Order: sequence, then C-alpha cells, then structure tokens
Amino acid sequence: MLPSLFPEESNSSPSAILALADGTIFKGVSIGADGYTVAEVVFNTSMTGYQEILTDPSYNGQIVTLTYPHIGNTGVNDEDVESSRVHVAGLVVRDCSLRVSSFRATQSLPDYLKSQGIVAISGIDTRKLTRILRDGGAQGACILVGDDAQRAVALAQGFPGMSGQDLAKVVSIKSTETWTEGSWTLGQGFARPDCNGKHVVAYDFGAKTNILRLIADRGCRVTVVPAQTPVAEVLALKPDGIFLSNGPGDPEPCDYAIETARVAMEKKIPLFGICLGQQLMALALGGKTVKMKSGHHGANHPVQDLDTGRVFITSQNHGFTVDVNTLPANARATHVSLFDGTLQGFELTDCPAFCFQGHPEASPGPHDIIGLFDKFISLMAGQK
Ligand SMILES: NC(=O)CC[C@H](N)C(=O)O
Repeated sequence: MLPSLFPEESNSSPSAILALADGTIFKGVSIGADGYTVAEVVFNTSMTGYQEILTDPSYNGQIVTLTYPHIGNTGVNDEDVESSRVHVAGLVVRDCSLRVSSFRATQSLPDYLKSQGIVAISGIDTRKLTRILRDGGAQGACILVGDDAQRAVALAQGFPGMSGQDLAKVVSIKSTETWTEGSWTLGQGFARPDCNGKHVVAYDFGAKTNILRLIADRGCRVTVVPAQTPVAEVLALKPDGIFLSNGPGDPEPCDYAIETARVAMEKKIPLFGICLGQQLMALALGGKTVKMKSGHHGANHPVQDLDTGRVFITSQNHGFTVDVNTLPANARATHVSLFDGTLQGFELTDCPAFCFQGHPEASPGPHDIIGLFDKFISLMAGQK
C-alpha cells in the first residue's frame, strides 16, 4: 500500500468537513478543537508566519486557509504572537506536519489550536479551495468536526457576511495601557528601549503588537487606549501624535473611530493610520470604503510609491478598500497596489496625516516599507 498523503488521517484524528456557502464540500481531519465554526473564509499566500497570522486580531471573524501547503513544522512559541490569543475563527491547511522541529517551539500547532478552542481542518485541497475563492470571492464557510456535510453547508449558508460588522470595539483592550517593549532579537529577547521621546497615543482597534514594538523601538512613549475612548480624553493626554491601528471587520459602522480620525485631522495632530486606520481616515474625510472580492492577504504584494516610482514588497491583510475616487482634493494618493490598482496609501496636503493600507510592520512579511514608521516620527518632529 502506498503511504497516505495525509499521514494524520491514518492515526486517530477525527474526521472533519469544510463546507462553503456555494455548496462545495471538502473532507479532511480535525487538527483543532471539537465542534464547528462559521465565518467568512479567505486565503493567505504567506509562506511563513502562521503563528503571527493566527494571532493577528484583524482576522477576528474570518476562517483562514493558507496556500503554503506544509504548516505546523516549527510548532508554536511564546514570542511569535501578534496579540494575546488566536483570533482567526478557524484554520484550513493542506498538510499539518506530524513532527515539530524548532529549538524555539513550546507546543505543536494542533495542541495550541485545541488549547485555544479553535476549530481547524487538515488534508484539504487548498489549491482547489483558493481557486474557488479567487474566482468567486470570499464567502461564508463552516468547518465542522464530524461527518454531517449537509449541516455544515446549511451553517455556511447562514453566515450573514462581513459587511456591517463592527468588530474593532469587540477585540480592543478594555482599559488604557502603557506599551514599553521593543522588537525581539535571537538571544536577546524583546528590547527595552528608552521610551522617553515623542508621546504617541495608539488607538487599539485590534493592534498587532509589532506595530507598538516598532513605535517603541523609535524611542516613543506609547499609550494604548481602547477603541471607544473619546478623542477629547486623548487630547487631554497631550499626544505628539495619534496612531490608528489595524483591526477586524467593516470600517463603516465604526462611527466612534471615524469621529476620532476626523477630530485628529481637524486639530492637525500628527496622525498615522495602518489598514483599518487608513479606512477610518478616508471615511472621516467623506470618502467611501468597499468590500473587495477576495481581499489582499499575503506577504508578497507589490506596492508602488507614486512619488518615487519605487516598488515595495509588502505584507497585506484587508477585505475592504478605500475608493480613491471618493476622496476629497486635500487627500493625495501616495501608494498603489500593483496587483489590482487599489489605493495603498494617501496623505493630506493641509495637515500632518498619512496612512497605509498594507502592513509596514510585516509580521509576517518583508520589511521593505518599514520606513513609514520613521516618517511618522519625522511628522511628530515637525518635519515633512
Ligand atoms: N488589517 C486590517 O486592519 C483590516 C481592516 C479591515 N478589517 C479589512 O478587512 O479591510
């Protein structure tokens, strides 16, 4: 007998179903918690960084399928997390490694998923799944442990969609915190930078920790505030700059955050937005955001700087985009996606505010465009 392509099938892992709202059914094995999960399913093309992806709060409410086929080989560790817990609603992989091989690993991926209560499936033809999502767009899906395919399809079809979902306030911290940790280096752990420079107040809509680390690395004093903190309270903290974080869900219903962005721009406080932060700034200016077909989720997206022509390979994770044609005249496009021409960054001509749709903090991904953090520091220092 030929060895199974999915060795985990040959041991005692329970069977599981992945059903799509369009009725497609995939059979595999459970590598996570029991039960079922229902959410929008999106594909991520990163070749590394599954632990960062799992813990990115912007994935809250989404099932992620990884196009890289061999997942789990380095297990999980205590440092490669972008928040305090797993946020994806479920995980779909082609082949979950049976063996963990990394000196940093503290747990296997399946044990980690089980301990966090995350339903996940392995043994899936993720190329077929990704083609369906690429051609038909992201859609509702259900991962169900067991064999009841009909129930899984019905659950997937009941998913209401991402539009209209305000998840930023759900994942945000509940009280104000001070952030002091810098980046991690092998053998040295997390840096403890001198945080007595510019005072940045960071709105937490589901912020990835590497963003806060990169701001702290640059000597800033970082105060992190809950998503619904009134902007007047933030202004009373006398910030040198305000940061609007990434976050899950639809930006449009986040009226509290749109108001924050509007006032910060009106008061001409140096302002930097990443991903959801860009979308909130656009909405505050009277612009519009739209749901994309399959979104951008990966670590290989080329983005062009419209001023210099230079191309950066960037990390991306968004399902909504700003319609550039709806922005007012004082918003100048600075970056564009070379995959589909969507807006990747803009800045204001009459106030020190700029934003980026992708992820300059990477994690996972290339650091090509990390210089945007230095641009924020320069803005706070009053330089253009
Ligand atoms: N990473 C993010 O901030 C994502 C923003 C928003 N939730 C979107 O999907 O477009």
